[in-house]
Amino acid sequence: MNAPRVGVLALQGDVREHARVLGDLGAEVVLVRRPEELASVDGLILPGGESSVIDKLSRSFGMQQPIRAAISEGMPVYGTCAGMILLADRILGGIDGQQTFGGLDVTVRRNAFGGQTESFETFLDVPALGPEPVPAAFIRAPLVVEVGDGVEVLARVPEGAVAVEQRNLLATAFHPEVSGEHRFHRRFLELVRAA
Ligand SMILES: NC(=O)CC[C@H](N)C(=O)O
Repeated sequence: MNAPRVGVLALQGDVREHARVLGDLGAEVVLVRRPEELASVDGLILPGGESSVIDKLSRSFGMQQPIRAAISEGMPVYGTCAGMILLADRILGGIDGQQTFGGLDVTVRRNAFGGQTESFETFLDVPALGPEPVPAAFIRAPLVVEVGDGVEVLARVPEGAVAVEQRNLLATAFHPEVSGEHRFHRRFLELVRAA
């Protein structure tokens, strides 16, 4: 089968880290900044970074509506950290009238673990990915505080959920792309191949 063609939204954030993991897994990577580029891919990654900035830039680049449309048409999308916030239907602690693309029936609290100094790395059990624990870097990370009926929780910490999936959407509060952890990206590529 041909390599899946996967976009990384490249307006701000840890775009290169995602591109590297996707390349390692044999995907063809497209850096997406414009609607034409989005139209050429089979799946999209929303990177970590600053969700309020990615939100503003996506609106000024005319990308908000095309991404919303792609999500509702079933394009597989994987969001890490800021990307998880951008996929959430509801956010707590957004700034400046912050908007999201939405699609994922969850409520997410921004910066739920405190500031930059409270970033940490841990290991998580993610049964859906197998028995090996997953290294997880939390960097000013969000937390899923409420999930709708159709949402599957893949990993949790005592405070709430940190990895979730709903149909074509996958989201993690942490950054597998900075930990050398490829299993979430592999799972995402399976969604892309199945779509
Ligand atoms: N590492 C990250 O992506 C941090 C997310 C950031 N705190 C935000 O609200 O967008």
